[in-house]
Amino acid sequence: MTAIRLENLVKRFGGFTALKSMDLSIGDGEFMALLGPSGCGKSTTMNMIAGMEEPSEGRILFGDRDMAGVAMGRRGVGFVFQNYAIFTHMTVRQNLDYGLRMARSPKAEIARRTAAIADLLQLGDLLDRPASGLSVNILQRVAIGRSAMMEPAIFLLDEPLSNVDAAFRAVMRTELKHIQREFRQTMVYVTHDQLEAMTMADRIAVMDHGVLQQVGTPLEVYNNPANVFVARFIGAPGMNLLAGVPVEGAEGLRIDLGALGRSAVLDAPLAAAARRAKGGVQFGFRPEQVDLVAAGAGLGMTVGFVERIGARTIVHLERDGITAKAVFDNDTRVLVGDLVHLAPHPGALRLFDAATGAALREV
Ligand SMILES: Nc1ncnc2c1ncn2[C@@H]1O[C@H](COP(=O)(O)OP(=O)(O)OP(=O)(O)O)[C@@H](O)[C@H]1O
Repeated sequence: MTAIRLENLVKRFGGFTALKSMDLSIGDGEFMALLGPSGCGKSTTMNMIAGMEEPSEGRILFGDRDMAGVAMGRRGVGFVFQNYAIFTHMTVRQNLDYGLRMARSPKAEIARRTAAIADLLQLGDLLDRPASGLSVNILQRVAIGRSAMMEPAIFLLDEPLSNVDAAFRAVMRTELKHIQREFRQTMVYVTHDQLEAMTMADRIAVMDHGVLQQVGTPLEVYNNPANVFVARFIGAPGMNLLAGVPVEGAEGLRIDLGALGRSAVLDAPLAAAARRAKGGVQFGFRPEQVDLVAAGAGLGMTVGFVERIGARTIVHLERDGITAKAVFDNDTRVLVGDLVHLAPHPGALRLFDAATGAALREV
């Protein structure tokens, strides 16, 4: 069942169009992340779902009910913002049960939900503490708990973890996922952090410049990005994209990568798709999907910089102004200045039309 449907949604602020046209269906109980860089229109979309902004064009449906003219308070949504709004003169418990007390819910029900949420969010020991003395991390946890207490069918979260510290963010990612599983809520989660989207969401809507670029599961957007924007934005580091020209030869189609040499396109349908790209291609492969191979067998590049990031090493490579990255485990020994030869894993090669940026799909 569809919980939320956005149909041709457009938002203009004066002469500026923040959202150009958005179509998106979010399933009942689904965790959907709206992901994209700052200014891409994520919050604008979210604010329209919440009822804080009116669409300039298009419709928002909850189930089959059109939300046009339905006030925020009547939409049945819970909303948590980046900047928690906590009543500092109240205790944690009073903050959590505020909404239910205002709604005059039965005392036993309030106690039951408070205990459940405090348990899920590890607030049990803090229930009778005044909110005024608590850290930003805990306050944001209380803010999430306060919205979750209302058990809204639709839970909207706009960058709720961007002000909390890194270690706490990792804990909260797990807890938010727990809350959603527990209450089977439909969650829409705005973030510019692809790791948050990848780890929590059932599906991700990737946005750029007010345009939806792709909707898919985390693995779909990682493995098969619809265009070069998604290829670069998803993954840390993002996908390598090298300018190339398809060249026909006796061995089949190869991509000429200039100073790096030529690389065969072994997959016949992908080669057929590449032949249709008249203005050249972008040759794409993920930094973590490459092997070091013998000289002559791969793309020859020089190691410019070696970045150790704990269990893995990011190797920055360069040749004649062309740059790429490779991610290896720490046992792979490469030194700055080495000439290495890289080969993308079989099946890891992705090609994009250089003119449009769209993925060249196998047909
Ligand atoms: N009330 C407004 N009046 C004018 N322009 C606005 C208004 N609200 C948002 N915008 C503009 O619309 C664009 C999209 O903003 P939005 O807040 O939706 O982006 P975002 O993807 O959520 O980014 P961020 O993470 O920085 O908030 C931005 O260029 C922003 O400046």
